[in-house]
Amino acid sequence: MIPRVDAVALIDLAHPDHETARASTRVGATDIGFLTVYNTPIAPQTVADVIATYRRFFHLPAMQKAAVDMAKTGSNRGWGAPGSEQVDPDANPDYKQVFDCGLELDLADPLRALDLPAYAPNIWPDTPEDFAQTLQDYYTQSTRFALDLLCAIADAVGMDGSYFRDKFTRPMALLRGNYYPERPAWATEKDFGIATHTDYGCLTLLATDGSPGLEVRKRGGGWIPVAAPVGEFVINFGEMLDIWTEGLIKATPHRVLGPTSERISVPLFFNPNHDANVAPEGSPGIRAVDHLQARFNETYVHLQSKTG
Ligand SMILES: O=C(O)CCC(=O)C(=O)O
Ligand SMILES: [Fe+2]
Repeated sequence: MIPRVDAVALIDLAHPDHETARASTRVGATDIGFLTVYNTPIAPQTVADVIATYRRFFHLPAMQKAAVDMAKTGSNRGWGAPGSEQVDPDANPDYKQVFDCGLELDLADPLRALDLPAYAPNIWPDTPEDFAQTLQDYYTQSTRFALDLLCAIADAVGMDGSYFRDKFTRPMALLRGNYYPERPAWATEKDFGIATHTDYGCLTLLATDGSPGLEVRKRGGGWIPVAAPVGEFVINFGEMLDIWTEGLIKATPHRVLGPTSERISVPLFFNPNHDANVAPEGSPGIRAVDHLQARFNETYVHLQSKTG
């Protein structure tokens, strides 16, 4: 039996095959649903630059950010203003701001013809000047790392990790910057930076600016605070992987109440190809794009109003 834990394991990726690393990975994936990793292929300076780039964007006046407001689109690309997402129907919409970008399909890619919102073209602000380039470079690095991690974690829990490789050739992966201002004075018990939720996809690779705020629900009740300095990553798992692995790998609820000073976090939601079947073997199929779009339609306020 796997022991219940109260802290999130920290795993040294310089030595991923050590038995302690594998055992901690198993507990992180199959019990708590969260782990943290360091000594990764992504340099801490790269993460610091990405966070600084998002910070410059979020500090722009609202008028300038409104030029790339995702509420003007039918998808989730661009800036999400405060109140643009409601991840928990029992809470108020989150007061965080976000910026979302996704995979750039090649011009010749036949997937373009399907016109799926999950592969919508990115929209980029004029400033900061290096915004698109910095985020696209990070998107490339982080999706590569996320796939290797997912396969290694699947191996560590006794599955065949290589099974996942061809399910992520055109990932609906979404890179997000979360911007939490200081918790507003008007915030009530129904107001959160991000309210309690589970992520929708497979693996989330989360970088933060090092400040605390993230809390992970303990299976027996209560919350575990999780923080990671710049260069360490928090890893957690989403609903699709929970379904796909028949509950072996856990999608655990988490939240950010709201920090005492500004906080930035950068999740990569590593979602599979649109047509990946995330249903467990032998059950009716669930296309990844259908699960993802249903969750977007429930939680993005501008899509809620379109889909009723
Ligand atoms: O900001 C964080 O630490 C967590 C953010 C989060 O849970 C999310 O964006 O889904
Ligand atoms: Fe999350």
